[in-house]
Amino acid sequence: MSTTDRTTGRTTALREHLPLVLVGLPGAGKTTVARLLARELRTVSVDLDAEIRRRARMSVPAIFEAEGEEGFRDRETSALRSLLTGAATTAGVISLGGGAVLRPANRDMLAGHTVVHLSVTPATAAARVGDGCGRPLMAGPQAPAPQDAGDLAVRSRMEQLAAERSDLYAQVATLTVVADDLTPEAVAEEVLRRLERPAPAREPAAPPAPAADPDGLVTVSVGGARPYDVVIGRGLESCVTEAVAAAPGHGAGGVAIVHADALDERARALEAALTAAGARVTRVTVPGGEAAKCTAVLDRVWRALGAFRMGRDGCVVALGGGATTDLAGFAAATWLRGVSVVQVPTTLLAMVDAAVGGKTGIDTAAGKNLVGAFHPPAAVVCDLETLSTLGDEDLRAGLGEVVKCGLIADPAILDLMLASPPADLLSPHCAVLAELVARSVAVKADVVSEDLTEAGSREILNYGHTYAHAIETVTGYVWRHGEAVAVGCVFAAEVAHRSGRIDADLLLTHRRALAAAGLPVSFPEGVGRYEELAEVMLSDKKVRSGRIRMVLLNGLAQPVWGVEPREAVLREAHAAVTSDGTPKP
Ligand SMILES: NC(=O)c1ccc[n+]([C@@H]2O[C@H](COP(=O)([O-])OP(=O)(O)OC[C@H]3O[C@@H](n4cnc5c(N)ncnc54)[C@H](O)[C@@H]3O)[C@@H](O)[C@H]2O)c1
Ligand SMILES: O=C(O)C(=O)C[C@@H](O)[C@H](O)[C@H](O)COP(=O)(O)O
Repeated sequence: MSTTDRTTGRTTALREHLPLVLVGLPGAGKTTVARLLARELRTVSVDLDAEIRRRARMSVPAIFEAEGEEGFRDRETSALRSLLTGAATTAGVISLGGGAVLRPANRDMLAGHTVVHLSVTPATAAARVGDGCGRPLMAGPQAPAPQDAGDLAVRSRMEQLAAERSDLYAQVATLTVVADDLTPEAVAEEVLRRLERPAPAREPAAPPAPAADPDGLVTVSVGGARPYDVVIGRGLESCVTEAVAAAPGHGAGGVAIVHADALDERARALEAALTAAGARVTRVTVPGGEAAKCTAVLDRVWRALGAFRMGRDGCVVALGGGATTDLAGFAAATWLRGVSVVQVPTTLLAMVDAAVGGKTGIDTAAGKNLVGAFHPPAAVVCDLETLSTLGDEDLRAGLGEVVKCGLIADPAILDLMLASPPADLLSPHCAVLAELVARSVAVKADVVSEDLTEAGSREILNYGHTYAHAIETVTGYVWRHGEAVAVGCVFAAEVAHRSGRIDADLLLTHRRALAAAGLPVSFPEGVGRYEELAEVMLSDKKVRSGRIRMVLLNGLAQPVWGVEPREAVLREAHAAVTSDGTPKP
């Protein structure tokens, strides 16, 4: 971690979070990260176990032997109290022992402090603590002799600790950092970076809507290693031609318009415009909807690109809904190991989500979106005019991802939705829809600019998707993606509410905002049993070490990721979203 590029101002601002408390499983890296953070924040680091040892003048195993776990916990509570509230109060970085969150009194003491949960899977934690030597609670009833048996015992003990404590860590944490694949330096950097963001308030101020230029065109820039613009407006045919000309390769190796069959007329017009601009152009027609996202259709696209002899300096133009942009984007990512793609989304959902951010892919027998690549587009052109031919059901489904953006990052979206007459939300010519598109794109751009490959914070865009993808799979893709996301968001809210993270008001806000858009908030009972959905959720890409991990909210626009809810909570949440029997419209 570089300290030289940190300004004094940054450090001063971050020191407002002191005392800063780190929690997590044994082996999560709390002590090391606390030292790194303390150095950066020009303060001291205190290891609570070391503090207990110092006061008792005994080792932790010796305290356990002499006083039992209860005796150790009493000492822990008293040491924590004096560090946080007593005479020994320190404005340092305090790393807690893995079990310090077990006592309600300790959890109460943490309320109001900045508490960072360093989240690791039991497998990571077990690998890091080795044989657990010096950690009394890691010892099993008998020490098994062979090394493999010892490893297994530590792993299973760690799984038990995680099952007992994950919800408690989540309850006290104001920030969660997934630390499995990161060095301690990278974890510390991530903590500082996230603390630097404005402190999450109960009702965060809404970010301003991206502004339109005099022609009514809104441009949202996406950062990262391969930056690009998303333009939003009306009558943007010429923007597509310009985007192809500006893309890497400039379309010199040929331009292939991959389009959904419903968009034949538009594709032909685009073909004419690109040809008039001097490009060599072909069109590849694919089925509309999820049916396009399969190996057979992908193979057909590859064959067409081969017959067309598209070179590395070629460009794919994806024209259609999210299914088309996912498929065509993946064809572009894989053809000659990667050619440019210009995304031209024609559904609301594809404009606000699928076409932005570079996630491309197809479905396979193994599950939805399990094969794909991160392949950022050269540009995204959202022509709101194209929405005029889209059916109400598809428009409404797109609002599912819009509400998601409101819940995770921009509450002004929810205000707009709740204040607008339902007809306006489905009217492509209404200003409110244009603002919703611009705001949602801005949310997505913000997230993917920081984390293209979903190494961490990008997971928040998957809010509601753990359950949504399961619904889509068990119903054979009869549900539209956005409809499934709507129910998935309510499911996530039920989980968060039952884990003590969000209050009943925010749970209700989920249902109200989705219902305002006419979206389903429940899943018909009997269509998917919990066991069936859980089986699919275990194939979700966020799963680590075989455990379901979810994105949850700690409050409005306060998403946390990498949370492993208890199975009982998942079951209860499933029951809650199937109980009112409201069928899919
Ligand atoms: N890559 C990502 O980040 C991402 C994000 C969200 C969703 N997705 C994916 O997007 C897909 C859903 O996308 P969708 O909701 O856009 O549905 P879709 O692509 O299935 O399109 C819905 C239907 O509308 C038709 N259509 C498209 N544009 C039209 C228009 N202007 N007029 C008339 N008909 C039109 C399509 O041909 C299709 O029949 C899912 O596969 C989902 O997994 C991907
Ligand atoms: O862009 C992302 O990242 C998302 O998770 C956006 C989701 O809304 C979208 O449905 C995406 O396709 C889901 O991706 P997956 O990785 O869960 O397949």
